[in-house]
Amino acid sequence: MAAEFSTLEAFRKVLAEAPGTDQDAVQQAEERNGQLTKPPGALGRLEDMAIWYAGWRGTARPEIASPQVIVFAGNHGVTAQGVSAFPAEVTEQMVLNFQHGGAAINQLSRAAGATLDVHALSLETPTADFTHAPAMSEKEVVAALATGWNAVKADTDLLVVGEMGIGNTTSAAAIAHALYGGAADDWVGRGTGVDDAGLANKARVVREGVALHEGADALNVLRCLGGRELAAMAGAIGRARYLRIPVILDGFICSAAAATLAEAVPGALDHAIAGHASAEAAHGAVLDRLGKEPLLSLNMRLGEASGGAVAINVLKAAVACHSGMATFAEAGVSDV
Ligand SMILES: Cc1cc2ncn([C@H]3O[C@H](COP(=O)(O)O)[C@@H](O)[C@H]3O)c2cc1C
Ligand SMILES: O=C(O)c1cccnc1
Repeated sequence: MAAEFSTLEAFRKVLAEAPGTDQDAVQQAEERNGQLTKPPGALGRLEDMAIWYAGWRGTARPEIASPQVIVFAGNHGVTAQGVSAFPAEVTEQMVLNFQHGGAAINQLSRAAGATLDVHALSLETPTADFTHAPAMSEKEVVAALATGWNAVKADTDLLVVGEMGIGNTTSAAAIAHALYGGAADDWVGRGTGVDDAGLANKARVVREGVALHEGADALNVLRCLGGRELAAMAGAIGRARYLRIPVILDGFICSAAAATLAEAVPGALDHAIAGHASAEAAHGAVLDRLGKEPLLSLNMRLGEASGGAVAINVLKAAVACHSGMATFAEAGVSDV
């Protein structure tokens, strides 16, 4: 189905009307979990994850056969403010690297048994510098949302989205600051590795951008302070919700993009879990606001969907136990 929205408000409505989890499947999965050959609760969070996954897939005994990783790339006008340790052309160079199989996400997707798709969004036309103007027009942000929406394959049974976009930790920090308040310094981090002066400059840029676009609602925060790859991630996460495909969130940038959905429509991220805690300073605070506890904490700070892709392996392990283990009755093991 091609994207069925041509305005931000129409996108919000589609999101608000998307289906929820299947309560019957949740209940049946809970019953099955209680019968498996292990002491109650002995698989810890793996048990909760498997039940959550079963609910979204609508079956008490699911499997994960077709995970999809999608990386979206975009360029940011705000790089003119010197917010990244790397030059903007690295975005396009890394897209080529993804296409040639040479990036971390190529290896991590393969290791997790996931397909990898890469979508470059108008790299030749960076978004506007958000300290001067909205990063995107409504038409541009809707087009990026639609790219994400249309990138999710209908037969995908687990989605991880990620990004490539030099300057986008500044965008993500600005989004978090606009959504959650506090001070600009609370939300900026070193990204690709800016020094102390660079960090102070990032905070200034975030402060100015957030002040300029004050009063925007959540999806307009995405439009004014985000980037095409952030909007595409949001669109893909929305489509996954629509198709009841569970999502594993990646790091700071992915989580900031996702946060705009949760602020626009409460519960919009119920089909998503946090794959990992990024080393980017403010990621934990965003996850706290989203009410999500990261699965892994590996000191990763790459983006590209990398942390989410590593977490696929954990969710696969959870679902394999849940669906593959014998019950006490089947195995003839004494119950209590
Ligand atoms: C070679 C290279 C590969 C990357 N892969 C992801 N990122 C990550 O770094 C960027 C964000 O950091 P900042 O806001 O400081 O520019 C994004 O592209 C993100 O995906 C990369 C960055 C570089 C340099
Ligand atoms: O957490 C992330 O997604 C991240 C952190 C630093 C740089 N790029 C991405």
